[in-house]
Amino acid sequence: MTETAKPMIECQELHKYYGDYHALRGIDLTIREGEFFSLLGPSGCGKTTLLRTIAGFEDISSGAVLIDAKRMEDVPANKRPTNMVFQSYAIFPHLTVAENVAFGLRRDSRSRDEKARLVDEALGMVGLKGYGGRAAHALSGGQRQRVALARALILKPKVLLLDEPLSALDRKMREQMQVELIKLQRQVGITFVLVTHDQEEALVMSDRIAVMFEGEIAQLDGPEALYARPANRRVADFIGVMNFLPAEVLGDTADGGARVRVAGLGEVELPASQISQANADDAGTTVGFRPETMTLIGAGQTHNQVHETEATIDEVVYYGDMTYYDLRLDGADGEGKTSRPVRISMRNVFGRDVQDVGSRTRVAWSPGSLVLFR
Ligand SMILES: Nc1ncnc2c1ncn2[C@@H]1O[C@H](COP(=O)(O)OP(=O)(O)OP(=O)(O)O)[C@@H](O)[C@H]1O
Repeated sequence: MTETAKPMIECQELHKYYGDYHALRGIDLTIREGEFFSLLGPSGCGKTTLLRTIAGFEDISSGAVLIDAKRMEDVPANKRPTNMVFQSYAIFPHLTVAENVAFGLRRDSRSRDEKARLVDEALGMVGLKGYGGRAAHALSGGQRQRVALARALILKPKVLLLDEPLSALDRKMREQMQVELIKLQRQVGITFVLVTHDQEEALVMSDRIAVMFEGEIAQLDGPEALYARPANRRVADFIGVMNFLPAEVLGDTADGGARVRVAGLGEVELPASQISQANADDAGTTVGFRPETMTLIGAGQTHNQVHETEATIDEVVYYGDMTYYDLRLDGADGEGKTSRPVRISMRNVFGRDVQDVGSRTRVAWSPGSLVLFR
């Protein structure tokens, strides 16, 4: 997938009402050919509705959906170059694996031999070569989902729409299927559009992600940009963990940045690239940072970050490979306000002691990890 790939799906000023309820509020979106694209957001934000309007299962109230440069309003779902995979795989338990996959060819006029060849090819794509004769009811959850994928891919649609396809699987199987889906998508080169409420899943799998709240796209970006430079506090809170400290803007700098006083950290200069383009929200001006961008410094240890501040450890949560520390930064409280503790994560590399609740510690940090929400 390249930046210059042609548009595969275009949504233009798309609105959808269910009665009085405004479920999609002016969606403008271009998904490129060969892209692994995710629609991410909390329950009820409209991501499934958007997927279903692309599939043609749902009429739109106004605006347009184009697929491969053709307007879709008069094209019914079964004539669109799309196919859908659902959370409930809709596998027929009394049929064999091959019969289930061949269901994807039911309206096709190819010969029996040709159909059998396509079924074999599709099973090979999803790693189920040789499983064709098995009874579908005897498959594991992950295998059933592969059968559903093979069935959806057998006629090589231009777009595969996936509605929470992995949410019924246990954690291990889900992680394994995530990797397999990425590989499969690269191999077939088809545009994938995934609906998920799981931010980790979206970050792992996608070329780009649209984060949705209440029928609108709050941010559309690649995983790294979304994580490092969330457009507003709500996106920052939804994607991973972001700490927030109250801040005050002291002035602007010549290059479009800002001089800021941050509770617990003191005065810093932040370049324009670290200032969120956020709309104002109720929380006032804050500075955010991710837990892994600051470092706890033990007695006698040195570090190569720019600044150091002192803190008290409020809580320690041990995860084996990682430890999370909830800290109160010295000077973060003021004017009768007690700030929330900040969370810092540390890899438990060999030789590093886990520090105790209630102990004092030094925290090293660099301005490069701070994002200003003004
Ligand atoms: N057929 C319908 N009739 C009326 N309201 C609907 C209908 N389908 C969805 N809605 C409403 O539209 C909003 C968006 O629903 P949608 O299913 O798109 O959300 P979602 O982001 O996919 O959430 P979830 O992850 O829970 O499925 C919700 O408030 C939902 O209640």
